[in-house]
Amino acid sequence: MPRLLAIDIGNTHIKIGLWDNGQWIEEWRLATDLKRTPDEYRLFVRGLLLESKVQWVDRAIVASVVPLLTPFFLRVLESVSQSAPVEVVPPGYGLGVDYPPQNLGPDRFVNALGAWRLARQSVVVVDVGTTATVDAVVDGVFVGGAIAPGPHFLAQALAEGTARLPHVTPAIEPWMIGKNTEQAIRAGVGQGFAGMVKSLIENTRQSIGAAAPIILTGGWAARLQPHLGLAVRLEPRLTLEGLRFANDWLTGGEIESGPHR
Ligand SMILES: Nc1ncnc2c1ncn2[C@@H]1O[C@H](COP(=O)(O)OP(=O)(O)OP(=O)(O)O)[C@@H](O)[C@H]1O
Ligand SMILES: CC(C)(CO)[C@@H](O)C(=O)NCCC(=O)O
Ligand SMILES: [K+]
Repeated sequence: MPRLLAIDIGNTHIKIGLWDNGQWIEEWRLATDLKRTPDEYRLFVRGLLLESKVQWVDRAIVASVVPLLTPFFLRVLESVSQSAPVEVVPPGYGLGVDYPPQNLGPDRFVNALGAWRLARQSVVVVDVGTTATVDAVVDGVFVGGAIAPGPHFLAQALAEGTARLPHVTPAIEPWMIGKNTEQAIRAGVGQGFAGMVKSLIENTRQSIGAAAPIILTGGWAARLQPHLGLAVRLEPRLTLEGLRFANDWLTGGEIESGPHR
């Protein structure tokens, strides 16, 4: 059974998953740091593999939203993979794209692929990390969505754009009424973020079908879920799963797809 290394290069974290024997056997998270050199990333990747007593993989697949880092990883992967590493760039892979494909972030595309494969019906795909993306897949086609700031950007904007507001580490608190400046910012940023995402999801559902399932992923997903008041399916590994499906599609064409593509 082929051994796969899947890499999701995001704006804050690089998520790496090692798939072997029909399951994810390792998952790692590195900080995205543009100051690191290709040598450093090579040491990281080789070190991680060594840690799991693996010297090579059959295939390696990457989705990156940080173009500067992509070539570093492709080069590292060449040295540990039996076959040439693949960078997933939309369109293709059995998922239709009704959006300028050269603009579409590969993470959104791969998430949509994963969500379509899991849900097999029109679905709302939500990724809450550095940014929040709320996307719609209808009949196997990525039809578009929304890009909004994540909690850290909201907090940062308040601190940088005003004289009196401090930087506050964002959190989604259970209470609403802030009793001092810091609490008021926390309430505004945390509750505001939750409300924004909820509203984006509800509006997306109004456009594609009120019964569309919601799949939620990203660094904020678990903390956000209790505040949405919606039935959502939490899929922490959605991007890695989407990468795996993309690889399946390339190797065996196993993925069925919708009517258009
Ligand atoms: N365990 C955690 N504890 C606290 N904050 C976290 C944790 N994991 C992620 N975050 C927060 O989530 C955000 C990053 O999310 P994520 O890990 O999904 O990053 P990312 O995938 O690089 O983002 P993106 O894909 O949107 O570029 C940051 O705001 C970070 O502070
Ligand atoms: C929106 C982000 C930053 C989310 O990670 C990424 O998917 C991206 O850089 N996208 C490019 C723009 C677009 O998807 O239309
Ligand atoms: K992401």
